[in-house]
Amino acid sequence: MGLPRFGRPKNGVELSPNLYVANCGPAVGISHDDIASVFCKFGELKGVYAADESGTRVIVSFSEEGSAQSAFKALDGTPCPELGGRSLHIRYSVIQPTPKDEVSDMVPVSINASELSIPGLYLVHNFISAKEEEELLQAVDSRPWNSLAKRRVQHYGYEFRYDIRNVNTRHCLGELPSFVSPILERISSCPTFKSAEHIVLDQLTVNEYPPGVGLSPHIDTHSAFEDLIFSLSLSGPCIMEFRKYENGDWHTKVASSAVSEGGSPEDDSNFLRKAIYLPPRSLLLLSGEARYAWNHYIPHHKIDKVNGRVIRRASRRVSFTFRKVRTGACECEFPQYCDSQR
Ligand SMILES: O=C(O)CCC(=O)C(=O)O
Ligand SMILES: [Fe+2]
Repeated sequence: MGLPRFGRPKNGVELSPNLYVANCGPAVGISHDDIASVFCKFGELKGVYAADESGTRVIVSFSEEGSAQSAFKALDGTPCPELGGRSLHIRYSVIQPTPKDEVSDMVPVSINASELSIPGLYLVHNFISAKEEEELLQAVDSRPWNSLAKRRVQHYGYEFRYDIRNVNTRHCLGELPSFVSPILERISSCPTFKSAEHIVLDQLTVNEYPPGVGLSPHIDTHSAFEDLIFSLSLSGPCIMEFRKYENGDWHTKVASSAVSEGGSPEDDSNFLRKAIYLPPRSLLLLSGEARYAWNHYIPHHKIDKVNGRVIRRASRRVSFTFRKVRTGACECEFPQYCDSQR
């Protein structure tokens, strides 16, 4: 079960045992325990929860309305010495029913790909050095970025068209730039990626994500790219979630979840969810089942929770996604997810 959702009280009813408290939280170095120790002076607490993904707004839930009222009167708008002198902005809050499509944040996040047991998923930590990371960032920052609605991209080899989720194979932009040659050589000689020994990766998409921006759930179009998809993370961390819809009709579900960022295993017993932490300088490989049958998704969060630790997204995450453009139809073993075989 995910956390309860809170909202403003309706019909002008102001009182509630729950307070929405802004200007404190893990993103500004104040833990939920710190906040609880301040509010518990006013009565029995049921808990302190993140109000949203900002890391700076919480819900303080009391057992009794009167306790919330006392805390509200004492703390609203005044600097709080126990919380770094911050002024808290407080209002009443009520629990709302959980919508069907709400994302639950309870999916555990693994550090290693082997813990996920998704066939074909690999993650190599520290695939490049900090110096190489810096050089790659400088190289892309000296080239023009294309601005999408929420993030910036660069395409090399072939342009990826987001409107048709495919590439125009007749329009080659040229070879991949020389600044990625050492990475490509290391990929083909890396023992973890045995299947990549002879592959010639010819398409590169560079994505730059500001904090709080992610990527909707998707499977890279089968007919656009061959089996192996590599993603190198630079500059900042994120988590990547994987979703597998067991029975057919994947397209409808992907489309609806892309809009709502929703769906949860509680709502759909055939919907599996797993997540992995992608630190900077790590290289992810999606191949086989991981590439063809699982949606990958970067939640639109400013902070991620990894094994109980709160990890803040950096000022940006830049990823280099290397793929090989497919020229014929896809003949994978996952026809229910395959645009070539539907
Ligand atoms: O940013 C990433 O690591 C993944 C990018 C991705 O999935 C894509 O461009 O299709
Ligand atoms: Fe992708």
